[in-house]
Amino acid sequence: METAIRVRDLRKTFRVPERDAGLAASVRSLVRRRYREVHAVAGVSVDVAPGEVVGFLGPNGAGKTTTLKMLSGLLVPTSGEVSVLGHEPSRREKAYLGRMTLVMGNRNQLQWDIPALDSFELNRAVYRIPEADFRRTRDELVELLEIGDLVRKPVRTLSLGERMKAEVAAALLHRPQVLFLDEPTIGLDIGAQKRLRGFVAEYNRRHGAAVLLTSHYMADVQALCPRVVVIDHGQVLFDGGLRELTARFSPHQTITVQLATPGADLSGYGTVVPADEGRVAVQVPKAQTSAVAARLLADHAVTDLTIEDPPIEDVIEQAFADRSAVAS
Ligand SMILES: Nc1ncnc2c1ncn2[C@@H]1O[C@H](COP(=O)(O)OP(=O)(O)OP(=O)(O)O)[C@@H](O)[C@H]1O
Repeated sequence: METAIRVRDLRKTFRVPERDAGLAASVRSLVRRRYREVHAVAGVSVDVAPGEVVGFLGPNGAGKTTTLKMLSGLLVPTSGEVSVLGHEPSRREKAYLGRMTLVMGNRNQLQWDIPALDSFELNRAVYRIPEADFRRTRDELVELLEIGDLVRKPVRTLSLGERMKAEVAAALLHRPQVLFLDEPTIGLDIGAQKRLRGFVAEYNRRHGAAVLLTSHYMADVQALCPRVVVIDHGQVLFDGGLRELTARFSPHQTITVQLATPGADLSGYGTVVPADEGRVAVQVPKAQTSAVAARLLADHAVTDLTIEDPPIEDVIEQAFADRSAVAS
């Protein structure tokens, strides 16, 4: 099979009742309802290969969750084609549900009052996982996620980060080949985010699973996703490598220098931007980076010089700004 996920011109339109403010309007709306259409997903096409990890990015309301819900079979598309591991998700065939998983950082599937281990047993029954496979996978996940002690305590007594790890273990017991991860690290502290990221990378490596991940934390995306799909207003704005994203939407680089004698005015080299104590940074058009760096080295006693692309957050913000400029 060449693709794990194949999506063509996927659309989801919600019909939402419209209501004006005020009591009279409320009463009127009971008699005659007016509706408005929300085009949450408006023509998304994307392919994901087996074993590929793809970041699915976009601002709030861009249509990411709606897309993931359609790919996992929770929502029926308004139109378009979706095939995941050769299945049509909206049919919700058992064979399909047994090969994929959807993890939503802000939802929990574990029972609150019992230990996660007992919920794992429940999943074993639901997914009809053979006992030996179940034990092997459970023990592997418990070890990788370092949750040996935690899974014996009632879930309600766990911290958010601990619970999220148990949630992820529960979601992977049936060894899915496709993972839809919707903000899996939301609300976690930096250390917990990092461990969960490491775990996703390891699961992907060991089992060759395809992963489609949404996150507002760029550290997740940079660590896990060689490729990103950026959407806005339900449409794909960009599909490619993180480096290409930077190349496409950010025409600038930042040169930061440390000078032997601080205090020089570098505004003649580019736009001076804030830098760490004792350093000066100038932003310059990418095509001029080498020439400006060479001039700086020739003109000043430079003790340290670095050249950096802007942070990925800024690049994405720029992508949306460009889009608004084009649209208006
Ligand atoms: N069940 C629904 N009924 C009506 N509108 C909906 C429904 N679900 C989502 N929408 C709307 O569809 C659009 C896309 O929402 P979606 O949750 O997919 O965005 P998102 O990219 O996941 O955003 P976020 O980053 O905030 O989670 C939004 O305008 C949202 O209000």
